[in-house]
Amino acid sequence: MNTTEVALAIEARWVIPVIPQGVVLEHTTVLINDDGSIHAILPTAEARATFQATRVVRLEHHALMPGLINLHTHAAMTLMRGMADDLPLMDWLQHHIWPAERAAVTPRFVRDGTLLASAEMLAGGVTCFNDMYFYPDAAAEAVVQAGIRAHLGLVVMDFPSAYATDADDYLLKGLEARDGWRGTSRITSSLAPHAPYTMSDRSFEKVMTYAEQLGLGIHTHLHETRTELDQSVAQYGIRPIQRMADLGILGPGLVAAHAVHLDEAERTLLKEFGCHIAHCPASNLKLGSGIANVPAMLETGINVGLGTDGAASNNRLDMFAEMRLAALLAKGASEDAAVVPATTALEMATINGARALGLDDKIGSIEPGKLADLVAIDMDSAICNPCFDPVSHLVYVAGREHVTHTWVAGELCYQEGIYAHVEPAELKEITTQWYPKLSPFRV
Ligand SMILES: CSC[C@H]1O[C@@H](n2cnc3c(O)ncnc32)[C@H](O)[C@@H]1O
Ligand SMILES: [Zn+2]
Repeated sequence: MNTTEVALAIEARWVIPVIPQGVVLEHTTVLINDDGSIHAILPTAEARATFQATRVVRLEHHALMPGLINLHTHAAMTLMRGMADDLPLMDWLQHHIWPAERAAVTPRFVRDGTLLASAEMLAGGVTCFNDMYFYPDAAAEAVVQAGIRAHLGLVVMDFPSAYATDADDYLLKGLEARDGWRGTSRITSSLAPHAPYTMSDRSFEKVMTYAEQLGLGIHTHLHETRTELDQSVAQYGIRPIQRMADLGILGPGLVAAHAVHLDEAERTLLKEFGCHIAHCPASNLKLGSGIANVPAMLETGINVGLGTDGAASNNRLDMFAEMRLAALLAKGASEDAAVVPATTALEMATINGARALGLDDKIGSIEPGKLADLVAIDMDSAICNPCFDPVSHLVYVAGREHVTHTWVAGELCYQEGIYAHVEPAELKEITTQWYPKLSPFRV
């Protein structure tokens, strides 16, 4: 019998494609083309009979799922992990993080911190992250080195920083940075106005003009704390979402990070405009911001993805932890065990994130034609046996420590403690170098 050639065949005990919804395939092989796209998904016996793969990976006890998509990060903040804990958002930002950022953030800081974050995320099954930080060109350098995929926000705010002076300067620098990574297939961009409380109406209007002209999405913090809402009412007479609506910011390109405090009318508005929410359960809890009403968001029909936020407020970039927390918090807060089942939590961490970034034609599920951004999880550990339902185990039992392989566009970027493009010694050197520079800001 004639066989067709493919670059890679991954044979897995279970394949969880995410689309179609709720499907779990057993003894299945994902066949991958030379260009990193998925060729076909077939029962392993059939794949072996029909295809000749240059490389075969046999995962007898593993689940293979789409790479996790971290929908809200500040990757470089890994260098500030644990520097200022147990503080509410505004105190944390104004008295600790922003002073440290003014003093320490340089292109090198962002490159180093983003490399550290990329390594942590690849080892935890994350293949794509939606970032917002200063010097995105330096972040891009680290992303390219690590081999991960990133949607880099071109940050804008009205406050001067080491990076830029005012909104025009942020926009100029961001757009210049974007020119530098055009043609880099694993990097895409958005405009990232920081938050309603750091942006004037005029600056938001400028962001909107560029977003429309360049076809870019918008990534912003929105309705994160009650303080943010109270300040907005005091200054503008309206809550931030209404202000965003009046400024024309709401739309299908908007990813609103946090959205902890929403009333029913605001949820309806976000749904009607097709906005997306990056739910960040761990960061919301650690900063004492509150518990987002995810069941109500989903009930309204809003697309909700999951994010870690930065490592300085989480303090992990662990999407397995976020999936579990999202499911448990929703049940506990609503007193309804049926809300956010494991399947939904997994969708939030994969296909919903892809939809929010406008990348769902390429990533977020295991489907022919999509890119092979894939993660293998060892399900043979004692705590994963017996396994009645691998999706249940992925959300409620397994952790990032069970991730064995992470592929981005068919490239094996991480396998069992070894990175394709990052040396552990380099990561150690980075943390050793930055620690003394950040120590003076420690609480
Ligand atoms: C201008 S780059 C991004 C900016 O955001 C800050 N930041 C980190 N975490 C949060 C958060 O939860 N809410 C608001 N702002 C946050 C970060 O320190 C940078 O200054
Ligand atoms: Zn954030």
